[in-house]
Amino acid sequence: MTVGSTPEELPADLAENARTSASPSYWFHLIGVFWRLSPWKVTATGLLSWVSAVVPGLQVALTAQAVSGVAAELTGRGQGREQVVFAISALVALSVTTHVLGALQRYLGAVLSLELTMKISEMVMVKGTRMDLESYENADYYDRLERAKAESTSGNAYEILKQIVDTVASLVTLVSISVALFSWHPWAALLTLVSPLPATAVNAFYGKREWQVEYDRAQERRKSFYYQWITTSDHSFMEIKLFGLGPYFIARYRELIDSFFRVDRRLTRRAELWGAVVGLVGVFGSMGAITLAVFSAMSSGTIGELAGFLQAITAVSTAAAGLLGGLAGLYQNALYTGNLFDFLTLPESEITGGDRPFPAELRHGIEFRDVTFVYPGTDAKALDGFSCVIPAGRCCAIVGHNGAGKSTIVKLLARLYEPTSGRILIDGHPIEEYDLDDLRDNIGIIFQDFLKYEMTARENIGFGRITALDDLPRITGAARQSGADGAIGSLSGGYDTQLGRQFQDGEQLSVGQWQKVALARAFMRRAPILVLDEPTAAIDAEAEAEIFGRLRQAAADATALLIAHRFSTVRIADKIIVIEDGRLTEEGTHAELMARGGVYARLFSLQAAGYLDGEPSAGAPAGTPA
Ligand SMILES: Nc1ncnc2c1ncn2[C@@H]1O[C@H](COP(=O)(O)OP(=O)(O)OP(=O)(O)O)[C@@H](O)[C@H]1O
Repeated sequence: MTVGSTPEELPADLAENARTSASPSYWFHLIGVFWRLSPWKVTATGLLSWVSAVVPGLQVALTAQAVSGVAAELTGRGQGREQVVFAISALVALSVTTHVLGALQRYLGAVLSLELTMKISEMVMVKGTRMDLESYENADYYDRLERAKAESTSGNAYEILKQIVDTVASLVTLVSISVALFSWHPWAALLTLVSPLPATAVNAFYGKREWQVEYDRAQERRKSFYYQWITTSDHSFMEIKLFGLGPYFIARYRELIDSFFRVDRRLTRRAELWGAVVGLVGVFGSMGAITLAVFSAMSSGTIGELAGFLQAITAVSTAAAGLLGGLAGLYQNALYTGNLFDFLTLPESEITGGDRPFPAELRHGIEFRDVTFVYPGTDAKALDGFSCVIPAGRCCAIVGHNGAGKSTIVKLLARLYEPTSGRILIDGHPIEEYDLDDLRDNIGIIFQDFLKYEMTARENIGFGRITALDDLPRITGAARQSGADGAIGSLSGGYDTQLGRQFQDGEQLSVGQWQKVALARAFMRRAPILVLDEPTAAIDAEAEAEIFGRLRQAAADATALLIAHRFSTVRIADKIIVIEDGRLTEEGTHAELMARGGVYARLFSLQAAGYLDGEPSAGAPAGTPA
């Protein structure tokens, strides 16, 4: 670190970043990323820059030589003409070379910057896919992700490479010019070299303050993005419009942005004020150096050296400012990219599997044995000693009130979380013994909040088995099973129609039609375990009956788990499990549970009465109409 606080004086997470960026391993890691990107471009950028860096020193010496030649010629003290011709020719050659090298350097820089931005954005995406679900339910993770995403496109990482190269180049320039300057006038040279120091220190100080402000506001920044998103997305448009919420969200957004603006303006004002005041030291320093050089030339008559000196002053202040500014910039950018590497080095999903291959067909089924689960960061048990058996090849339905724990069962089965205690067995073997990719490959799940991919209908279904994305007969077959084929058939481009409204030529489906497409995706998977979490909530009752008729055929061999609130769906299941407060309270067939007259019978009768517009009758007997 060049300026500012030590890591120990900073807040904990900020200190962590400062510590990270101060460690040699961070720099090796960073340079490793550049190097892997393109070794020859990185080498060429460095070499071009460092070769160009000696040019100002040569220019100063040649200018002095040319002016000395002119003076000699004018005073008739020697053969100045040859000296002038040589110096001018060399200066012309140098200028042309610098021009060409500069163009090459800019081209390489631009390409490297683009490549680095692409590479880092991809690294952030890859990392995002390797995290576990718990991370995505944690605000701290989103803050880190937000900072990393901002960094991935900010160009700060490339700036670091450029600053490393430029800092070394400025050093080369300074050394090459200083050789001449110190031999001509040491005090003027020293004054020239140190005068840019104070302004650079002020710059670095405020650079760090800016970074700290942005770092601390990650959560607020996300809120502002959220307000922007909610007022401009198709997903929320109708509700925002009809409830008249637009002005409310815009006011919240403005409030946040105004508070950012006030802080940023204050910081900019202070930075500019102090920069201007302290920058005067630099101005007086350079003027002092010029004065010294002029008086020295008057007394010694070395007019060529004076000319060289005057030219050198600008070159030296540029190089010194470049060197110190480069170091300060490196520090600041390292803090910023610290956010990026902080995210990229987060611990990834700890859920791992064994090496047991998944059976092509289940023989016994799935068993939850005394499973308890507490979501990270909470105390309440989402599942509390839950036990049940889902027999192989059967369709099992889970019913229960909101928040009873139904979706949690699915998340544990997909190993998105690990049970806090208890075991899940598949065909008698603990689930964690199975190869994780193999397990997920053999489960077809459609969640309650399924995805609507703004892509073609073919892709929306084909994503159920990505390796069969080109298998149109399989895709159309899955669409027929889910009943999505009718809606897709009436789209202008059939299966190749872009769905949704976000991109050009997109055609919108109804919520129920989207749900049928999502169901087709599940059928496309042809997995031995099929899990449908609220699969038909938006589908009309007639279509639902049809789909479930086909589900029994389509997934005849599959072990199916069905979560539903609509009891007309549930009654087709071979086995129904009732869950309350994370515990199994009843299980059996529809007829058995109705006969028992418990929770299921009461809920079923409530719904049936709703359909018939009659009075609910608790504990209604089996066969109550649905
Ligand atoms: N990510 C989470 N973090 C903390 N608690 C959670 C999380 N997800 C669910 N819960 C809690 O766990 C309990 C069970 O939730 P779950 O989603 O399994 O219920 P559900 O039966 O599927 O409900 P619904 O019928 O409304 O979908 C609830 O009390 C819920 O508040």
